Amino acid sequence: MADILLQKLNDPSLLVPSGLVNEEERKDAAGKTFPVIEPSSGKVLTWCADLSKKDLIAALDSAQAGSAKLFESTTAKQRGLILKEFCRLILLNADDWEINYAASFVSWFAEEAPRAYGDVIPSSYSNTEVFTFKKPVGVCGIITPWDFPAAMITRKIAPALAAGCSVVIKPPRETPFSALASCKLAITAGVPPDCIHVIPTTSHEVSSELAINEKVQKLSFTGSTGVGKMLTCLAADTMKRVSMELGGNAPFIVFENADLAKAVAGAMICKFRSSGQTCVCANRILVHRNVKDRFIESLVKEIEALKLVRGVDLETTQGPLVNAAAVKKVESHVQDALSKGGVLHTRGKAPTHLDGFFYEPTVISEVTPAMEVAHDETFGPLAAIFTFDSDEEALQLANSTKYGLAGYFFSENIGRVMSVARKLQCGMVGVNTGLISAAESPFGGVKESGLGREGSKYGLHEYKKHQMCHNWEFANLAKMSNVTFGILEQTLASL
Ligand SMILES: NC(=O)c1ccc[n+]([C@@H]2O[C@H](COP(=O)([O-])OP(=O)(O)OC[C@H]3O[C@@H](n4cnc5c(N)ncnc54)[C@H](O)[C@@H]3O)[C@@H](O)[C@H]2O)c1
Ligand SMILES: O=CCCC(=O)O
Repeated sequence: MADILLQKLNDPSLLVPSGLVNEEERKDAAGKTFPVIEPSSGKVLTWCADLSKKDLIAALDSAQAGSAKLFESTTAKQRGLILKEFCRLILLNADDWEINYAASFVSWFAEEAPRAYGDVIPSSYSNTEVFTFKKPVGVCGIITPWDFPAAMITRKIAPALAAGCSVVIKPPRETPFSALASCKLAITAGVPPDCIHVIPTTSHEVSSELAINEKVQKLSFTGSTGVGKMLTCLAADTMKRVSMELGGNAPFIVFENADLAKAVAGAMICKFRSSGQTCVCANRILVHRNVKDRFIESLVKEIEALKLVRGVDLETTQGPLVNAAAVKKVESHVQDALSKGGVLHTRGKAPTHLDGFFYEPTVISEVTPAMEVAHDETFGPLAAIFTFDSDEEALQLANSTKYGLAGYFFSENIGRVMSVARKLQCGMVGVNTGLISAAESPFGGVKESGLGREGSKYGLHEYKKHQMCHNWEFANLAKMSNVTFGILEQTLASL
């Protein structure tokens, strides 16, 4: 544990280099491990146990027993109180972790837990009422990406536990430790150990088992569209419920009458948050021809002030990318755009003075639909600027993608605000803002960006199933049949 980052931890017991199954730190039987790389140095941070299918099955067996007990033995209010304590513990350890955003989901679903209302529906049969109850779906398989190592997990496990489900988490190999620390804190807060498990693994076969195994009732996946589609097909075989939070290709439109200072500030947060590595990052910036030059000039000024170094340095305003492949992808989008007529305004290369996986924040204009960046999310710090002349052209460009996660636009015209917001084919729209993520807002996509919503009141429903109940208050079976036949006869007679 030579890395300075690990030596600085306030609570080193939260760094768990193994799996967690039923509270036990679990190693691979053959001692298999994988390295976790620190992106700003490119060196090994530390090693983590690489678990097998056998370990996953043990977790699923335990989770099945846990899920059967949890809903029966706790009230929604009690589960909410456990989540409140979980949130308190997360925030107590915030210095050791990527955190406030992650904690906000736990806090939100602690409050939502008791609000899983059913319905009472007037019946068309006499002496009868129809109820619906909300029950937990059962064991949930959770597969997450590396870009928000804690928040992508809490956004799923908080509603799952609030609903009364158990979870088996397969974290990404790049960032397994946030999942493991979360799981430890959840158990300390009172989540029963058989209701939360973490299986770090480099094996896609083990990961895919969460989509295949019949003990899993719901698969909640966040990651790329290709992997999401493949897992959805696997999950269909056992008719699992699925939530799919997938890739995006967000348009960011600056109309002619936009407040340009607001639009530049919005583009900075939207494009360069997390060094361009979020699914809701602007991928295509569309700017009206009449304001393009002024917009680019201000954007370049802001970008050139960014300080590119290791994330833990307090002065850092732009960190590294996750790995060498991510740098290569940005490089390829930049080179492709430049080779097809794109104009470079600033930077445009990987820095040579830094170790690790950095790429300089870059601006290219004169981008066209013929370029790779038009169709593929860069997931890195490239601001790719298209030019348009009319609202129709802007909308046509914005919607010409198979993705539909986030979209943004800047305009001071209220009429245009309503009409463009409706016409953008996205699950989420930011109007005059580049930051739309929050625990209370329903997060999710349309088209090939996925299925389902996370966060908000809708996030809880993803982990609940309706059970409908017809309640014959007074009737015995014979009377019921008469009533039913009576209604049928009347109906037939009236035809
Ligand atoms: N919509 C959202 O909320 C959201 C949020 C964050 C990231 N994302 C998307 O995630 C992607 C970046 O994350 P990533 O590179 O980790 O995505 P990824 O799809 O490569 O991996 C996501 C998870 O799936 C696992 N996985 C990968 N290949 C697999 C396979 N063949 N079988 C089983 N499991 C497999 C990974 O180990 C990881 O845990 C981007 O496309 C981004 O847009 C979407
Ligand atoms: O990367 C995707 C998630 C981003 C967010 O929640 O803001």
